[in-house]
Amino acid sequence: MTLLLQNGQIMTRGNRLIKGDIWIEAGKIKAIGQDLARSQKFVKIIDLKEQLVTAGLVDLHVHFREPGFTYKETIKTGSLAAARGGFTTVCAMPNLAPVPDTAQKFQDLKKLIIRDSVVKIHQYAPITSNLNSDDLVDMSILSKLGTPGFTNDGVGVQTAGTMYLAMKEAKKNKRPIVAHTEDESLLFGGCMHQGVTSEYLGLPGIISATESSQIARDLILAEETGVHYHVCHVSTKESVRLIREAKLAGVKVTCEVCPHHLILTDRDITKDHGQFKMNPPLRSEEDRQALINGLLDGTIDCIATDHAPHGSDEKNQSMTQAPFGIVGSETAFSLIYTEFVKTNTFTLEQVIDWLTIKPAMILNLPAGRLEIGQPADLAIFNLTETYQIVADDFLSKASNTPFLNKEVLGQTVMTLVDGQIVWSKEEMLE
Ligand SMILES: NC(=O)N[C@@H](CC(=O)O)C(=O)O
Ligand SMILES: [Zn+2]
Ligand SMILES: [Zn+2]
Repeated sequence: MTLLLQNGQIMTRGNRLIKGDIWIEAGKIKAIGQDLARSQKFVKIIDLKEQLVTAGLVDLHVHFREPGFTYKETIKTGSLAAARGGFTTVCAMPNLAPVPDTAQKFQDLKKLIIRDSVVKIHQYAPITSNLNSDDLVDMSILSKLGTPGFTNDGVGVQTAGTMYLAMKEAKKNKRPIVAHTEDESLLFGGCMHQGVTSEYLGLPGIISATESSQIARDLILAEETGVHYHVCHVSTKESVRLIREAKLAGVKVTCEVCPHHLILTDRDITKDHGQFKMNPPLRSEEDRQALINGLLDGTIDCIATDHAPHGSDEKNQSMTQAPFGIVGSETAFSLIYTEFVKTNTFTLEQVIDWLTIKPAMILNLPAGRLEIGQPADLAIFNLTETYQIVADDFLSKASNTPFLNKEVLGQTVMTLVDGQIVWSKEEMLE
C-alpha cells in the first residue's frame, strides 16, 4: 500500500527541518520531497497541516510488567502508551515474574511481545538469575536470542566481583552492561533524596553517593574489562562528573537521563505522597543543572523515560510505603519540548537527536533515522496547541506521575510503525 504524508515539517536525519511530503511504500520511506502527489497515485493521503514529523522516538528504558504484574501494565497497554508518546522502538526491562533469565523464559516472553506489541520492543535479559543472585545468566545464548544488553534494572549489582565477571562475559558477547546503580548498603531505608525537603517532611533520605559510588566502582571495572557500560537514569552531579572524566579517559561509557530528573527537584515534593517517589529520587537544583549541562556537553548521551507503571492504590500512600517509579512514555516529548525547547535551553534538533538517533546508536538498534530506505517508523507532533496531561487520556493502565494536570505543548497526533498507523488522534484520520 502506498501512503503519502503531505505537507509536514520533516526532521530528517542529520537534523535538517524541511517542509514537504513523505512517500511510504511497503512499510518503508520511499521518497521525501515536494508535491509528491503529482508523481504518483496514492491509496491514502494524509494532510499533516505543517505539523512536525520525526523518526519514531526510541526509548532505552521502559517497564511493561508482563508477565507477573499485569494489573500495572501489559505488553499491549505499555506499547500503546509508547505509541501515544511517539515512541516506535523501546527496550523493555526484565524485572518481571518470572524474570526472563533462561533461554526458555526469554523465548516465551518474546512470543508474547510478537503477539501483543504495537511498537518494536527489544527485550533486555538480566545480568544474574532472578536479578538479585550472584549467578550470571547464560549471556551467550541470550545474546543469540536477541537481547540488546544485560541489565538488572530495579536493583544494583551489589558485589564488585559479580559485576566484574558480568562485564567480562558481556564484552565477550559484544553486548553492553546496562546498569541500575544503587549500593544497597548506602540506602538506609531512604525513600526520597536526602536534603532540606526530606528533613522538612521527616522522611528517610537517599544520599547521592548511593548512586555515584557504584558508578565509580563500575567505571573502573569497565575500564579494566573494556566492556560497553551504559548507566541508567543518571540523577546526581557526582555521577555526571564521574562519567565525564571516564569518557575523557577513554572508558566506553554511555548514559541516559529521564525527563523528571531534568524538570523537577526535591523542592517540588510538596507532601508525603507516593506520586513523587521514584528511583533514583528527584534530586537538588544543583543536580538538575548538572544533568542539563551533561546533555549539552555530550556527557549524557540520550533521554529515556524509565516508564514505571504501578497501581493507583499502591502509589496512593506515603512515600515510605509506595513502590518506586512513575510513568513516562506518554508525556516525555511534550514535557521536554515545553520545558526546554520553548525556553530555548535545548534546540528541537538536539531533543530529537537525544530521543531518536542517539539512543539507537547506543544499542545499535535499527531505528531513529528518518531517511529514504528506512522503515516508516514516524511520529507526528502538534507544536502549536497546548493540552493538559490528564490521567483519563492515558493508554497506559497506570497514571502515576507528578505531572498530572500540567499544561504542555507537543501532543503526539499520529504514530506509524512500518508504515502502519499504530496510534492516532481521531481528527487526523478524518
Ligand atoms: N524507576 C523506578 O523507580 N522503578 C522501576 C525500577 C527502576 O527503574 O529502577 C520499576 O520497575 O518500578
Ligand atoms: Zn533503575
Ligand atoms: Zn527502570
